[in-house]
Amino acid sequence: MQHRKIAFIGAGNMSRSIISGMVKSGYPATLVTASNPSRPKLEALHTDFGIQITQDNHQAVNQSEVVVLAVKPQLMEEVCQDLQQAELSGRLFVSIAAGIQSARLQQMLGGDYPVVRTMPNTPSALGKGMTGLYADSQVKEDDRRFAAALLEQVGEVAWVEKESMIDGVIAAAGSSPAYFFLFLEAMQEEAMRLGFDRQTSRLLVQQAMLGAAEMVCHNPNLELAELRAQVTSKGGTTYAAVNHFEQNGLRELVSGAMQAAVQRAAQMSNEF
Ligand SMILES: NC(=O)C1=CN([C@@H]2O[C@H](COP(=O)(O)OP(=O)(O)OC[C@H]3O[C@@H](n4cnc5c(N)ncnc54)[C@H](OP(=O)(O)O)[C@@H]3O)[C@@H](O)[C@H]2O)C=CC1
Ligand SMILES: O=C(O)[C@@H]1CCC=N1
Repeated sequence: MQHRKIAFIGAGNMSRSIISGMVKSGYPATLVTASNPSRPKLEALHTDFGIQITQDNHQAVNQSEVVVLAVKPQLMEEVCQDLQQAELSGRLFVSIAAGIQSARLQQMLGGDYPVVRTMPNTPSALGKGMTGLYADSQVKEDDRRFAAALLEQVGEVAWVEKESMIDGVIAAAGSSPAYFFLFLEAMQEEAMRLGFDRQTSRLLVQQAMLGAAEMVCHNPNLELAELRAQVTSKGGTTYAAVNHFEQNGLRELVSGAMQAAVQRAAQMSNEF
């Protein structure tokens, strides 16, 4: 991919995930700067990945061609308004924030700058990320290509045509690693109640999850229900467990959780 000088404003969990994935995929660390108010996360990024670090957002932006806005949504307005004192023209802005629309980001930045909205997730750190992207028609083709190629360094990408669909990406992929972690936590706890120690319980459930995920990825032409059917012997143990999930509203629970994420994203776009 094309390499451009890139600044991350905010060096928290998600920036670390993306930077880690980028550098592991061969993006030159010398072209990457992270800016953050406190030192420890910056120093860890410098030590672990060799990137440039600064506590001065203006400096980071002035020396970059691409600016990744990676602070919490509630801080975005303050941070962007302050960035107006830096040189913003000619920069491509890539936002990873949940619940802040492109037009609102432009308003916060005080200009009609090109903005690509993205919604990544933390597995990006392992090159297994899933990122949704949206750009309006004013974003040039080469900027779109750059943004997609950047996130492709850390996993799969999917463009959405309507900005509101980014909220759907949040529900299905941005937030969803946490759903799987929660499910595994519950399974680990039950395995412990069945008599396994914590470590063995974790091994049992994590390896089952990894195997299941690999089976899904290696069989793109098999419906998920078919993969499930392959495990489910008639009148057997899996049937008993799956039936319990179905009878107790698992699908409604999942639907409700994903709708809650979408609704919260929409609510955030009014708040911030
Ligand atoms: N975590 C996730 O799974 C995902 C998060 N996102 C989005 O990514 C964004 C960041 O989230 P996440 O990484 O989890 O949050 P974190 O809190 O881990 O990171 C935010 C970082 O911003 C820093 N910061 C605070 N004020 C400033 C400032 N004025 N200038 C520069 N940096 C500042 C914080 O520094 P300090 O701690 O020193 O105050 C912190 O390191 C959010 O908008 C979120 O919606 C999107 C997809 C997934
Ligand atoms: O919880 C959040 O708001 C962010 C966005 C997606 C994942 N984490």
